[in-house]
Amino acid sequence: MTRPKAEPAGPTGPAGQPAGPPRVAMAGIAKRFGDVVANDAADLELAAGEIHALVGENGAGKSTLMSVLYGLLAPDEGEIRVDGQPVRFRSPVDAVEAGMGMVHQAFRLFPSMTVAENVVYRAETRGTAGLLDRRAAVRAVQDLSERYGLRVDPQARVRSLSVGVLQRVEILKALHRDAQVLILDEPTAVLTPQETRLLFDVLRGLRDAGRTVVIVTHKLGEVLELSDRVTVLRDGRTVARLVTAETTGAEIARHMTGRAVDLDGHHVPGTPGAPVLHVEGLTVGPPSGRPVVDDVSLSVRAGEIVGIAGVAGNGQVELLEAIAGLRPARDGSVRVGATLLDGYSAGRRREAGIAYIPEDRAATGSAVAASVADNLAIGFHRRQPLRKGWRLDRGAVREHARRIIEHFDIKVSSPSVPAGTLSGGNLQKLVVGREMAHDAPVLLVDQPTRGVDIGAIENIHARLRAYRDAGHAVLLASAELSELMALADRLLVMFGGRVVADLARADATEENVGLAMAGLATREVAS
Ligand SMILES: Nc1ncnc2c1ncn2[C@@H]1O[C@H](COP(=O)(O)OP(=O)(O)OP(=O)(O)O)[C@@H](O)[C@H]1O
Repeated sequence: MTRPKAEPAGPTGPAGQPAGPPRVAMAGIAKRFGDVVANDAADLELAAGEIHALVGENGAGKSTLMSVLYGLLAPDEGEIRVDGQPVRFRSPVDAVEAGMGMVHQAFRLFPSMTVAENVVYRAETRGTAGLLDRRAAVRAVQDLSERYGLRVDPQARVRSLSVGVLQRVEILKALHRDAQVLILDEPTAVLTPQETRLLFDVLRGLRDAGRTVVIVTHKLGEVLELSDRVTVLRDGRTVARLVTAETTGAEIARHMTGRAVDLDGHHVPGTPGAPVLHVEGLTVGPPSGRPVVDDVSLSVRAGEIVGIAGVAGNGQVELLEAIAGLRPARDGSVRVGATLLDGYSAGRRREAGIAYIPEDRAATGSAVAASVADNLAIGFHRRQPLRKGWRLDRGAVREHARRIIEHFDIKVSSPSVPAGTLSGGNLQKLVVGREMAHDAPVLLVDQPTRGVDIGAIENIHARLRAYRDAGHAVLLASAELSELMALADRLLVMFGGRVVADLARADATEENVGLAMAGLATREVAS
């Protein structure tokens, strides 16, 4: 298939309606999985030279629509046109040929190969004897990375690279195949603030060079900052097409949810009681060498949420895992009330009163091949009322699942479907709902709202507050500073494995927390 090369945006500009046919026009797309309607009359128009945000609640059908556009799924109904011409993609090979490129959330790269080898893989220049022309590959990567400011070393092995750089390699891969439309699924979910800034500069550069960028995201701040136009999906349908400069976060949220949403999430203080969780001198890491958690002491009171702020990779995950018993500690101790938990397995710690919502909902948090009902029974399966004698009571398991599904508004056709078919945000709600149902005195929470939509964020935040107000102790790690500001009664900042700031909520500002996150604070102690 032939197609025109990228041209800068036409005279009307990307924010207005383009003069010629849109680069991509999807009309009346329908896609069903059994009884589940993932897309139903979904429309999407993408212009050359624009950044287009695709938004909607969890399960609204965004990933499905993008999978259709990238040839991963065949639609049941509807039409796709590229530059005015009708197309039918039988596989991603057809979509790539038509100028589509996709950067998935889970990167699809070969760790043992170099950046250049990955970028040109299956689209490589071969020299005589059919061997890969490595010099040509390195040159191709250098050219592209210079043109679009995608800083990478073409000769580096992929296994040694950080998440932000891996994402750049994926973008380079798509550009090497001359993608005119670049689709990014929640591209900032795993990036540091600095990497996010770099990515945005690259995406703006691509837009200015006439390419089309589609970002699928839940972060309305990013939509407003980066995009030119917005398409909103609800229940599989397109419910709004907006020009970003002419709309507001509140309006987008209203289209997404069909109701007014409180986007600010003001902090409502709790009334803390006696300390419940005590951590003393906890140190985690190899027997010799630098610890990843370095001599951390903290306590959390009943009726209190203590937040942990920090740039990803500063020991937050390891700290929570060590408290939950999923990672051995080199030194230090953990107590719940009067019970010393040292030497206890994760299972015994759970019995002693610790519930844990992990960061990685798919790998640690759930068994994706098992049913939703069985996933919701994890941790309850040894006790009443789910266990009757030697056996699980299937009726009780279903009833238990039904209650959590309703309470957390988990979108699922039936509790018997595999958890892996849930959309990312709904899987997150499943793990949060199950762990809160334990009613444990101590709840450890890591990134509770990553990938969930604004309505669900409001719901999860309200439930975390209610959990605290019922007299439980909550230790919450989050990469979203706004989330910590809305929930935490006290804020710790981790840097290099240590707690470098301990602030009462009233003393925490985005500025002093941000400085501490960058390692620029001396320890302050909350009164
Ligand atoms: N392979 C599949 N089998 C069964 N149901 C599926 C499958 N893929 C998606 N679905 C369902 O289709 C609906 C739309 O899912 P989709 O992943 O497109 O939503 P989304 O808007 O991308 O959500 P999120 O923001 O949570 O990622 C959901 O109800 C989901 O459970």
